[in-house]
Amino acid sequence: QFPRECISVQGLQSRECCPSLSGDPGDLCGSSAGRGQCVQVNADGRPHGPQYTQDGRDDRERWPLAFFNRTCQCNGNFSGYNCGRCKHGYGGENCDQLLVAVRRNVMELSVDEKRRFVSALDRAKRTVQPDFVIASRRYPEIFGPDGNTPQFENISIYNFFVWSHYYSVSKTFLGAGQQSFGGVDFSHEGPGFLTWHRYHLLQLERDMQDMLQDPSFGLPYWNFAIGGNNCDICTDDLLGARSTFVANTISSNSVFSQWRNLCESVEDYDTLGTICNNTEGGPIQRNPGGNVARPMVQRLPEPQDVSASLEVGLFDTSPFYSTSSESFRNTVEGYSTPSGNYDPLVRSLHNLAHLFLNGTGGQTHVSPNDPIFVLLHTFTDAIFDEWLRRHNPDVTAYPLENAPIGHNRQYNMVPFWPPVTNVEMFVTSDNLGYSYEVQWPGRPYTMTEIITIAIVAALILVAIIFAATTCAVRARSYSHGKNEARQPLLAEHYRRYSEDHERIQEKTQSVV
Ligand SMILES: O=C1C=c2cc(C(=O)O)[nH]c2=CC1=O
Repeated sequence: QFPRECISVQGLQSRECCPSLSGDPGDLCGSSAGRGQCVQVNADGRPHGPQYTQDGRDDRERWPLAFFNRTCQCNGNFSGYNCGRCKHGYGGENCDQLLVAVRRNVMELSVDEKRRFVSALDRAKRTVQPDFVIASRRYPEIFGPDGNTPQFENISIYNFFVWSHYYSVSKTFLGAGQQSFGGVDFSHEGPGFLTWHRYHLLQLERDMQDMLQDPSFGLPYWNFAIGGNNCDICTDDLLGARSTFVANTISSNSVFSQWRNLCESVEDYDTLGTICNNTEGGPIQRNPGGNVARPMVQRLPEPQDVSASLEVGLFDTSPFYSTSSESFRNTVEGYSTPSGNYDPLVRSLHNLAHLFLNGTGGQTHVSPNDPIFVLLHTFTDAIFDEWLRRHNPDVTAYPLENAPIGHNRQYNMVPFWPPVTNVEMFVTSDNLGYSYEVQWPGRPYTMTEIITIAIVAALILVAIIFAATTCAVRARSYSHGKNEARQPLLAEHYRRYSEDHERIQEKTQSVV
């Protein structure tokens, strides 16, 4: 969440996080090369929705002001915490080369591509995130027990991805002995759901590109809208088959059986006011389609659910929450029917895919520990991208105020650094340096359309039969009347011609 360079006692006290790019203390944000400058953080103060009632008690409000109020602002295509890198979609020394990472269906990767993807994920689980560290205490305790030991930890690239999600969904601690406040979620149940997860994936993809030294590396997706109760990617060449020995775990033939979860001690965090740190716990739990207590989540979404969701015309609707109706965001998030009707009993699309996993991947505070999370969210993001392309919305489609805390258009997304707003992710993927290779299912016909098509087809058939009958009748009457009805006409014609001819002959003779 914060650059390693910024979390010294002095750095924290200064509230400025503008590292030098060259090492020269005066070269903040690569200013000597014209890459950027150190500026005041902009944290939008427009009102949030009524769900959050604890203003002033959470480090994540008006992110990142509880920690820092100055940051690098980069020029042109430069980007990063010290303006040392390029914006998503650009590369090269001067960040002037266009780059596109293609995200493909994981089931369509070759054997070798699948092996390389699994190995890259496993490497990310074991490789220390080179630039960022995580806070292991809330701000009031950030200087440590002696006031001189900042409470930050190193973390691996993949665990950084897990921790960021946990931090965005955790409850607000209100004090020892008091129940933590749960009416808060900086990344779900609001318009920011799609923009937040988009940036979350971009950050992982970028970290993995750097780790692999392959700027073209693209995260694949899982088309979870296949119906039925079979997890097609739960095989040992991909995300791991079921263990035949230990219930609800992953086969030992898969490297993911070795992975250990982060952020499991949620009761501790909520009662003691601690924060998830870099300590890992138990293995990934997964039992796809096996939730006997909730038959509704034993099946995956259907292909037509995706098509139906893409028809919902409004990005989000008041109250911009998990109760919104006719909202594309709430539909793809999965709190509405696929055609957009809010129903508290329904779980569809993204939510249904999570709950189908029935284990680690189905519990919000730990779900990214199961690497299926990555592929589930790239597909959700692909649906978002297709919706943006089809509906081409103006930024005003995204609410400016009164969305749940963290979700307003101009709010910085928690806990990303450097600060990035929701609206920056409200653009099609080509603006962010990636694209999807997806074949979208056709839209199913509505009953009205089926009836209209049937009526039109019937009318065409009647017209054809009528035309054919008329032709047949005419043809018959023509051949029947050939020797009778038409005879006098011909005879008459012949007679007139003969009379004319005789008259001409008489005239000719008299002239002679
Ligand atoms: O990790 C998640 C787990 C979820 C469970 C639901 C639900 O609808 O009950 N939603 C979820 C979102 C997640 O991100």
